[in-house]
Amino acid sequence: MDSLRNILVIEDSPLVLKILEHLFRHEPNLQPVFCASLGEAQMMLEASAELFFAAIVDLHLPDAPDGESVDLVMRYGLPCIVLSGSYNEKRRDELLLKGVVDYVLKESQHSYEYAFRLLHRLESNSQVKILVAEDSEATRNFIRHVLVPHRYQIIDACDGEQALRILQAQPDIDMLVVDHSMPGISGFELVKLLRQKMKRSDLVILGLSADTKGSLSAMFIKQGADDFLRKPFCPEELTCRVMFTLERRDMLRALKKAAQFDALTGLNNRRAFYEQGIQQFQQAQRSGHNLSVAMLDMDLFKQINDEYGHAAGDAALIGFSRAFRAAFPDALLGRLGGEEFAMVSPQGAEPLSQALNALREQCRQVKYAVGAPPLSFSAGIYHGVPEDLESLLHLADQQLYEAKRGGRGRTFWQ
Ligand SMILES: Nc1nc2c(ncn2[C@@H]2O[C@H](COP(=O)(O)OP(=O)(O)OP(=O)(O)O)[C@@H](O)[C@H]2O)c(=O)[nH]1
Repeated sequence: MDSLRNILVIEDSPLVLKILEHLFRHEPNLQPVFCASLGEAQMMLEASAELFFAAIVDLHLPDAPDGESVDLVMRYGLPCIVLSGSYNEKRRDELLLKGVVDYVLKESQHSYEYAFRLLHRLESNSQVKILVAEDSEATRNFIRHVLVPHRYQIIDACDGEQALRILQAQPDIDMLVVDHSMPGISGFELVKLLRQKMKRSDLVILGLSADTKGSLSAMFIKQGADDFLRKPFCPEELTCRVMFTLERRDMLRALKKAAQFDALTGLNNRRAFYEQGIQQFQQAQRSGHNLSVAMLDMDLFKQINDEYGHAAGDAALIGFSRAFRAAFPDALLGRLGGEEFAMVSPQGAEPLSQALNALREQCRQVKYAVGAPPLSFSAGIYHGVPEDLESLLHLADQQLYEAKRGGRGRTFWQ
């Protein structure tokens, strides 16, 4: 979560409040507003309901012994996470039917942490599109009823063909919940077709089936589904599976991002730069075009660190990278390491050299520490037949070396 979110907490137990306060301390973007009674919460909501993002609500309060606090929060349309000291199946079903987000038992650290995970997901869920491909209208409605309180955007398809059409028209759909037995294209076939072109990181798939055969779940997963639920399932089973598969996808995306991008500057890291650079070289070889490769190195960077501190050095690298990206939005850029950067571009050496000189002027305006000297860099360019990336980088590096020897703050090219 990036912006600050107010969470209404209606709870009277000092012990639970202590635990929640402790957990909120680790959540810089969640601001709790505590109310110890239904009356207090009522006044708070009357005055400023629109300021709240969600509510965590105790089921039993001295002035609301029978879940009246839940009804209050639901009347204001706030996503409601219920805390309860005891488990009661009938009560749980009633609450989920009312449309609360979830029912969390006050039993362990883990269950409180789960409530916080729910709060985090509520924020991101509003951006998550789920397509439900299921021929039974009752099941589609049930799934919608269970998932909407979690703020997911739900889209319906009543068979495989319609699901395919919707996925084609809306490539930003995040998840497909798909029944196995549908008229026309079955769930299995649909998953098989989709997995030929869509990776797990692009579309998460949750299979459903009423079949009692144990092997079905394995078959669904082998076709490329990420998880499986046997019908009939209870609401929490569905919300937990949906949440876990999305969390897994997000983790995978974060890992991929960390493996590709340099954490400080957000530019491609060395490995990603080489991988993409090699592809560009192969393309240029096939089409018979020359390519330019540039090597850039910040000038006297050690002095910046030594005189203004490492944080100032980091700020300088970030400021430089932003200007670099803005100056060459279409070129392949990378941070090769330390204060060394590289670029692959189809531009000729001379226009590239002029663009780098313009970037050098812009770098003089980058503010990175009070009283620090203007940022400067040296660069070397080599333009030629794309034999291989490594040797062109080496030739560009030789030009960079000459630029440094020539007094820094300049671009040499060949
Ligand atoms: N703050 C910060 N400094 C870094 C980072 N990576 C490398 N450096 C520093 O960059 C400096 C590079 O110094 P040198 O290789 O001596 O080069 P220079 O001072 O720029 O000198 P010339 O290249 O000859 O102009 C070293 O002090 C490194 O510690 C980083 O991520 N953050």
